[in-house]
Amino acid sequence: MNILDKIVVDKRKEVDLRKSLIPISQLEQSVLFERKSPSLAKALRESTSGIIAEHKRRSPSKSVINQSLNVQDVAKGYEAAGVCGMSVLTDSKYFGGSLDDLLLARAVTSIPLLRKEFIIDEYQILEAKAHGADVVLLIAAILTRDEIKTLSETAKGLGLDILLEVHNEEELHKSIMPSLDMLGVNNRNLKTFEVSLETSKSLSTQIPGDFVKVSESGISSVEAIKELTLYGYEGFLIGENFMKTDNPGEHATAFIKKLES
Ligand SMILES: O=C(O)c1ccccc1NCC(=O)[C@H](O)[C@H](O)COP(=O)(O)O
Repeated sequence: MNILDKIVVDKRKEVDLRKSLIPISQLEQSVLFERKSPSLAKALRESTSGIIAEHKRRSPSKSVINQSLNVQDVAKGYEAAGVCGMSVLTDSKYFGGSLDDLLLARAVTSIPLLRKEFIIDEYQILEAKAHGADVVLLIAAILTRDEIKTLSETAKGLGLDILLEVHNEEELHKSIMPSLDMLGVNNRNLKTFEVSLETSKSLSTQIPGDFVKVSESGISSVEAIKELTLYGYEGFLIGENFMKTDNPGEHATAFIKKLES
């Protein structure tokens, strides 16, 4: 069993429990349910940097990254840096995150927020909306084409953007459909945890031009972004490189300044 399989086994149990504790009718009563979500895809298309900065305390590949920061300080720092959006990991067991992190970030920022989660059930999309997300991640490796269609149409119906993540050609070809906004290529091999930007480069020509292309994981330099831009990427998801520092917002500011200079 690879790490993604393990996460999904745990996630099914977690979602069943959450559903039994909080009914959908309660999620729909959240004031955030009525909020109009800004589009991350649009922000990326209009941006000169394309940075999506992540809040990530720990991960299966790196163990602890940073447990001492306040999510609201991180969110304010990222917004001040001029990022296009913020990714908030909400998985608790493997990443140390929570839906409260999303809610807290929402309370202090107006930039698009991505719920970074292992979504396998429509219920998690309703949770995302109720906690202030503007974008949801769907991971092709853990979903069938029919599931991607149903989940993305549910998200669209709630006014959310969809970032569909792939790791290889097979996942990409099975997933392409009009209800997606952004196609993300994850540079991390989830079997070996090895990171290679070659994954983004090699898949780039196969992503149809109407989707915003996002490169995810293992990005730590401005030079890498400049190179990925030549392959048509408009979005760059960065977690560890910012989160391993004492002040992720300050580092994002310096990074974006260098990128735009
Ligand atoms: O980061 C991991 O170890 C990981 C393991 C298993 C599933 C997902 C994982 N990461 C989620 C992500 O997609 C990254 O947090 C995101 O792309 C940022 O990556 P990085 O800049 O390398 O922190």
